[in-house]
Amino acid sequence: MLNNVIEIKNLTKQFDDFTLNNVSLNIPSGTVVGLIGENGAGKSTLISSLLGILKSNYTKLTIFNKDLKKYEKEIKSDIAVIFDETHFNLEFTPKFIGLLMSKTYPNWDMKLYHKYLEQFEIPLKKKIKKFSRGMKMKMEFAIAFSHDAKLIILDEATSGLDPIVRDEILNILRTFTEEEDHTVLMSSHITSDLDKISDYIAYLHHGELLFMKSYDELHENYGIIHGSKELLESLNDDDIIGVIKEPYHYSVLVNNRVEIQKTFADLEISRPTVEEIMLFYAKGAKKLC
Ligand SMILES: Nc1ncnc2c1ncn2[C@@H]1O[C@H](COP(=O)(O)OP(=O)(O)OP(=O)(O)O)[C@@H](O)[C@H]1O
Repeated sequence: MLNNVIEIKNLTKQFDDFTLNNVSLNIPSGTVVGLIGENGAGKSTLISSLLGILKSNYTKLTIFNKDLKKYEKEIKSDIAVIFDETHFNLEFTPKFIGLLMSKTYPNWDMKLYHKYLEQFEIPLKKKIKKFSRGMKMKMEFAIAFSHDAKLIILDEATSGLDPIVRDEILNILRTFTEEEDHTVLMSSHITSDLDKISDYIAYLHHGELLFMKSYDELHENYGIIHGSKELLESLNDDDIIGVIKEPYHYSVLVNNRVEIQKTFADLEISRPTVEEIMLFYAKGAKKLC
């Protein structure tokens, strides 16, 4: 049995025109959890709420099995968080930031930090105001990987990075979670990255948690069928997640791929990507029309 690193029960955060509504979510230790959802779905609100940056209401919020309010300092020294931009003073250099971090984190590893800066081709002594967006984010990753964090939380952190650096970072994250007590929670609109590394997908839609499922379960059970109206009408309504009308046919996302394949042996049913699952949930009608 996996332990949960984060446990959230009935978390609600209300803004004037948006509510993150009653979210309950467990993040299992040793896994990568991809948090998906359209713009404004509430991903950043959830991440900031679970970190206590935003005040929210809940019946339970623990990280490392400890109450966040009581043990905030202790908990946070074991977490690395990267948002979609750097929060460091732009006059600072990576070298100076390394010194600051060595005073902040008891487990700071300066050698490792320098190794990552070198790997990501980040100059030590240049002010970060002269960095490109990607360089600033790479420096954030070098920091996150250098203080022996147990939990890495990324909020759209890879969005400014080129595919090669993203690939390097995904590999580092994958290696990181090979240790059973290392966990990653990452929100990203680059769903192909999530296809590569996620063990679980949590899907927020209009402030509600639509589901959290293992990637294998999604891959195994969900399927996309392209076909005529007649073919698709023969499917059981309960198996249909969403239907999209294409110019010359219908596409349907189903949640019962294996059983349907048994009934229609010749039918081609493809396995969906995270992006396709999002599209069908968000845009697909529930019925054929
Ligand atoms: N400080 C705030 N005050 C008022 N409303 C806010 C605040 N922060 C976020 N919101 C609202 O909460 C909703 C969810 O925003 P949030 O940033 O959590 O979404 P998201 O899923 O992270 O979106 P994106 O993918 O665009 O980053 C939006 O309608 C936003 O306007």
